[in-house]
Amino acid sequence: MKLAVTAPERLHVRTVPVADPGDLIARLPHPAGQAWVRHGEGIVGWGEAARLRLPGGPDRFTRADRWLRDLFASAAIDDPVRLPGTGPVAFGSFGFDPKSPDSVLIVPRWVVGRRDGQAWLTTIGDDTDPLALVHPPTAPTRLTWNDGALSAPAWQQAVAAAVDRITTGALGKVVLARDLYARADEPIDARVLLSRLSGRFPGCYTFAVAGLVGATPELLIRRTGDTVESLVLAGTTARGTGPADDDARAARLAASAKDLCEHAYAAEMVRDALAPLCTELTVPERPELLRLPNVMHLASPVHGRLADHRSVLEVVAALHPTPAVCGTPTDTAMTLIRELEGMDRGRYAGPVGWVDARGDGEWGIALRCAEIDGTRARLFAGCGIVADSDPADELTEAQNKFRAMQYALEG
Ligand SMILES: C=C(O[C@@H]1C=C(C(=O)O)C=C[C@H]1O)C(=O)O
Repeated sequence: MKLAVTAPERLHVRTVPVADPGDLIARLPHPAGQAWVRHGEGIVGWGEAARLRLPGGPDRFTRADRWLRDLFASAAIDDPVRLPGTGPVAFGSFGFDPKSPDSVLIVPRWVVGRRDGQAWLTTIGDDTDPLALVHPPTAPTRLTWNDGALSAPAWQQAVAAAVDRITTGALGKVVLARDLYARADEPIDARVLLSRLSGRFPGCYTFAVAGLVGATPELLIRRTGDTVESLVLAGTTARGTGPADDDARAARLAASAKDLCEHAYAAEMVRDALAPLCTELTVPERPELLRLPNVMHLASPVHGRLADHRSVLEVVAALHPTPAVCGTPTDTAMTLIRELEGMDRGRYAGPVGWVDARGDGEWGIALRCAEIDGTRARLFAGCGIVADSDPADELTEAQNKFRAMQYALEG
């Protein structure tokens, strides 16, 4: 299948240092921007110098990587700042399932970024002052909610069916998700959602790419030169009602055989996928605990050193889909997801992030997110299912995960 491309012959790119731009999300002049922000640092972009829409396929990451390399190799780049994220960057978001046709890369015309206190502005092909706010955001009002593909009881039945399948020995773990729809009376402005998410979940990666908006805690891969990092998450419980309850829950999660098993599938796969690419690799023996406002997770921070020059997208290609969002074995889990979820996940649970002309970049797994389309938002949440999963508990966990985007929409 053909790639759908919008790009000029040659990009003229200029990065300049700028005074501190303040809140990056507040720099977006209109709702159709791209963003990747954590703890106030990151990049936001708007306008489109180039766009690539990929038809799907298992090679979608390497095709995107090749297209981008050619585009950036032919660009005239003036970048005295030379940090990860300076010069031309592409924001991207890939379909979870290779059969899904939704993958997209966007090279914005304007990018404002901040890293370690240094701020910059990148402009492609135009010098008009982009830093004036032209269209102030308004919050969504009068939201109405509807089930997506499966009602809560139907989704619990799907979880029970997955447990049965696991018990027969067909697979060890599968991640099942469901979707929910919200409708507002006016078009939803992603900037409001981004501000709320980055305010409430500062340690998560707050993102917007071509209408997919969320705040994910899960770092699939960050590549900075020859260094790679990942944060594997799997195994979840709700936050407690007070400090004592919270600590008791944390202790139960850290000791839960079911959650440790769910986690081990994901951490081991990431280790196995990165090991052949790295000269050094550290994966902790036991996961840590990551506390977010709505849930806590078992978390394994992974560090490695790449053996050869590989762009971050090539490393993404080696990792996706991890058992944190698919299952083990991968193919059996993917087939079961298609059979039981009754929906196309689109870009939910796919890689989302950015890459620059050096091949540096950060890619998260698109979780705690919604696809925004005019007045409609389609929210997603999923849970890892293993042999001793309980459908009612998994439904509660999915509802806790939905809360991030419900808060983003409702305030
Ligand atoms: C699938 C989601 O989250 C994933 C599943 C987790 C789990 O099952 O414990 C934890 C973190 C994520 O890797 C989601 O948020 O939709």
